[in-house]
Amino acid sequence: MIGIVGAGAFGTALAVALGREGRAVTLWARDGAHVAEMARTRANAGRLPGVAFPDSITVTAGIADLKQAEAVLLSLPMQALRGFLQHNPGLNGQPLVACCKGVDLLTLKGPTALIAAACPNSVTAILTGPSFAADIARGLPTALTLASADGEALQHLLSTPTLRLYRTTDVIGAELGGALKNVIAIAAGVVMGAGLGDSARAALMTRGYAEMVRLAQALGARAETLAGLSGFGDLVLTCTSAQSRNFRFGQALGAGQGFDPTVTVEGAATAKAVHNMAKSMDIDMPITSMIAALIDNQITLPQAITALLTRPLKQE
Ligand SMILES: NC(=O)C1=CN([C@@H]2O[C@H](COP(=O)(O)OP(=O)(O)OC[C@H]3O[C@@H](n4cnc5c(N)ncnc54)[C@H](OP(=O)(O)O)[C@@H]3O)[C@@H](O)[C@H]2O)C=CC1
Ligand SMILES: O=C(CO)COP(=O)(O)O
Repeated sequence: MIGIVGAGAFGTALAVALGREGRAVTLWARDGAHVAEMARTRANAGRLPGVAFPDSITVTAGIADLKQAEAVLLSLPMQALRGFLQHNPGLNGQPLVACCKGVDLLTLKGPTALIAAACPNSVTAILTGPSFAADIARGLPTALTLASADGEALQHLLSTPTLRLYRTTDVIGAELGGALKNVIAIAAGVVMGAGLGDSARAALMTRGYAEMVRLAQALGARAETLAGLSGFGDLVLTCTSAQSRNFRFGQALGAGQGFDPTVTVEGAATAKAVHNMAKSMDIDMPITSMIAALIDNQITLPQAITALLTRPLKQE
């Protein structure tokens, strides 16, 4: 059985994709009423509308029901992961796969480092890469990265004919690609929301990618990982699709409009975390720092645009 923690859009989509292949899946959510509704309707109308659960999915609000899982996928928003792990020490020892993208604001750790600190006896991995939950749930073709020191068994356990997992041992690179691209996706949304045009977005994505690689390499990642699915692949998807919540949040910011605060926008907290991290390491990340300042209302949109356009001319 495969355990999934978090019946949000991504956790539910993974449950459906694996369940459709006949694999037994136990999907955990914190809210008993939500679990009862999913059990009754065999769907998750709030997070993944229009998708029926295959018979092999069981839903539960009891975390102990995941005890026998071959692996537990942690599909929670990044800023909720540390607290969840602290409150659920019983997961220690089980293979744990992070399915979230970001950097923890308090500790500046990525998901697998948080898991390793809380569950030192667990094998850890991260599943990341370009994939919208709705696409996965509809059975559309997707390719993701499974990063772990030794992820071959997990790769086979979690792949399906349409959900193809590529394996790497570069956990830092895979994690940072997924975390940093969300910040650049917000910036791309700002560019489009402010009406600056497609050419400006392409420039922003390219310079954003340069700063992703700069930080990731300084932290020990391999450049080719950033060029793969978890970095470049997810950057392209998220910066160019209105399905992306990070992109839509940026669009609203750029257009001076409000945005529903209950929607998960991982890049917002991660921008602040990465700005702090880069500052302490003396690494230049102008786009990330600008987004962090913009979200915190430390600068206005015209100031942010002027600051980026008036940086000293230099070699590419
Ligand atoms: N959606 C997508 O297309 C993709 C998302 N991801 C990543 O997956 C992660 C989760 O995102 P997604 O599923 O979309 O988010 P959603 O906003 O759809 O769902 C978040 C889920 O986490 C639960 N949750 C929030 N806080 C806690 C907590 N403290 N303890 C327990 N459960 C909690 C929520 O429960 P409740 O309903 O009770 O609030 C909800 O079920 C993110 O890091 C995202 O980047 C990755 C690839 C694709
Ligand atoms: O990570 C994602 C696609 O790979 C989902 O993006 P959003 O969180 O911006 O919706």
